[in-house]
Amino acid sequence: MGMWRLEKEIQALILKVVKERKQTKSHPDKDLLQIIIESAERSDLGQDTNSFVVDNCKNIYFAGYETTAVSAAWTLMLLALYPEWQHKVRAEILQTCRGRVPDADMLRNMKTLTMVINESLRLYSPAVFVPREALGDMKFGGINIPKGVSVWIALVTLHQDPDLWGPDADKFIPERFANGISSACKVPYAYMPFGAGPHTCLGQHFAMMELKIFLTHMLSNFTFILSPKYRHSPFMNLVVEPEFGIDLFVTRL
Ligand code: HEM
Repeated sequence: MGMWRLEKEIQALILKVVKERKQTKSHPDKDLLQIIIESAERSDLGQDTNSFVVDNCKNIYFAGYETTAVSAAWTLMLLALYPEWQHKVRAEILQTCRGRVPDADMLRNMKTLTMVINESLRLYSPAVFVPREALGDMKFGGINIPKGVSVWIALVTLHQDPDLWGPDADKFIPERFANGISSACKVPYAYMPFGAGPHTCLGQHFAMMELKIFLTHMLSNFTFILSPKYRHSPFMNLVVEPEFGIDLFVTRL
């Protein structure tokens, strides 16, 4: 299906849901769509309400789907490459869940799993840059930045700088996050897979939960190793994705 047609279909689908939602009575626990519709109706957009709603829905969809999917894929690749970590995380999951479906507390308490995801997001941040625009003339360190200039923070450079992370900056070492994010690096703000400041990722905590749930299910049901067919090629396609996919040999436990 062509991109244009797909876009039109997504647009039509969103408008259909919006129309249905407008007809249902507003509920005190508003969902995101309800909030977007209401704020669009209240504000003076200089743009028609429907386009505003559709743009925002597409934004959330594109920001939230591929980012989490590639993070899950890179983490599986790393766990396949480092079986000792696969084993440690599985042991923690089995010990914590004991055959139960994980709840929010269990997911929060899985420290090894969190360390592994943090390290995976450090090495393979789905976002390549965090862009900002100078709203006024400013000085940043010794650099003068005139108003209107775009500053792009390159996450790979920041996340793998040996001056900040040590000589093993390019290695998969989840222990560096053993005492949380602030102790992992000389400058805590140097770790920003979800960006930083007022525009930090809206779905950050949701994404961490999604990743934990997915990995908990994978690891408690399967073991996996890398297939010899796997070709390592991080590729920038809006997000950093494995260019040729990730081939794994998966065995049921
Ligand atoms: C592992 C998964 C994810 C990663 C690595 C990620 C990364 C990022 C980054 C780097 C930014 C830019 C932040 C900045 O400029 O400071 C961002 C913004 C955003 N993300 Fe995510 N994201 C993820 C998942 C999600 C999910 C699941 C959602 C929604 C359900 C989401 C919604 C958004 C939105 C709406 C913004 C724009 C926030 C704003 O401009 O105020 N993201 N994300």
